Amino acid sequence: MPKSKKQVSKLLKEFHTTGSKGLAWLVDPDKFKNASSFEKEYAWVKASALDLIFVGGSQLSRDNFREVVISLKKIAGEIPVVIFPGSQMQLAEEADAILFLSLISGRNPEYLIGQQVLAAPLVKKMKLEALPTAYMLVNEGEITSVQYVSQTLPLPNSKPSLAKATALAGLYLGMKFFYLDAGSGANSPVSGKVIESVRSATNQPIIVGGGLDSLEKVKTAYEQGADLLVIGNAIEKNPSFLAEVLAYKRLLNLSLNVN
Ligand SMILES: CC(C)=CCC/C(C)=C/CC/C(C)=C/CC/C(C)=C/COP(=O)(O)OP(=O)(O)O
Ligand SMILES: O=P(O)(O)OC[C@@H](O)CO
Ligand SMILES: [Mg+2]
Repeated sequence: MPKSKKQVSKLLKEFHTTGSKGLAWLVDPDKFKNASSFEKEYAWVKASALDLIFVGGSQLSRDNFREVVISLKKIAGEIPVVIFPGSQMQLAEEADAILFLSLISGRNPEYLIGQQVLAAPLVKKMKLEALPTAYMLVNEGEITSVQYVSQTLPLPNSKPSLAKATALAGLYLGMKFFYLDAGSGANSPVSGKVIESVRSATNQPIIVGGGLDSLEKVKTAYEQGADLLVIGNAIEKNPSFLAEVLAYKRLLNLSLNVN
């Protein structure tokens, strides 16, 4: 299956430099039911304004990762399919790119460098575009899957200076993309102050996800400086939310005069 024509790194940098807003739909392989019904239900996606499809999970209990990626490539058309890996097991050569994450909000060596060393030779062999990504969990209170699985403490929303210092360290280590994640299904998304401070400190593409379950939260995250938003759970609960956010994003980009 062909890799996408446009490099994903280029696309993310364009969002940042032009001010155009992007959307990624996160598909959880554990919740994937049947390939043919999925491909029928989402046949409209390739002609939509969706920018990226992410695939992955904190801890997968099924052995269907590659099958899901192949189905996603079928519905994606020119939209790149990007692996958002919870571990080095989540790889498939049919994907276009991988968020090569290091969980820099935590202090667990396994998620800072361990999983990456195991994955790197396979990423090269599969010719996946590797996106050097500083992955930062930002949440207080609830324990999300990523937090539990990685056994790390998230950054607090109330301390943007800590998020800024962490992001700067990532920048000086050479990371090119910054993913601020409140965690899947989070009650409160990443705060505007944290998004703003990471954006101004790094001047690099900012990806934001976790708990974006209403147009209001989507609007706020875009306004506060996210270049790309990631939505998973809210679409699982209500598949029409994907089309709603896409329509909103289209209008927003028109009003920003960037499309
Ligand atoms: C192979 C490479 C480069 C890295 C993998 C290892 C690292 C650093 C992972 C980061 C920590 C982690 C466990 C991330 C998982 C992110 C993810 C895909 C979350 C999706 O949502 P879930 O947390 O599974 O949500 P649900 O509980 O709602 O299913
Ligand atoms: O499932 P949701 O809450 O949309 O979160 C998406 C993603 O950022 C989680 O890692
Ligand atoms: Mg999951």
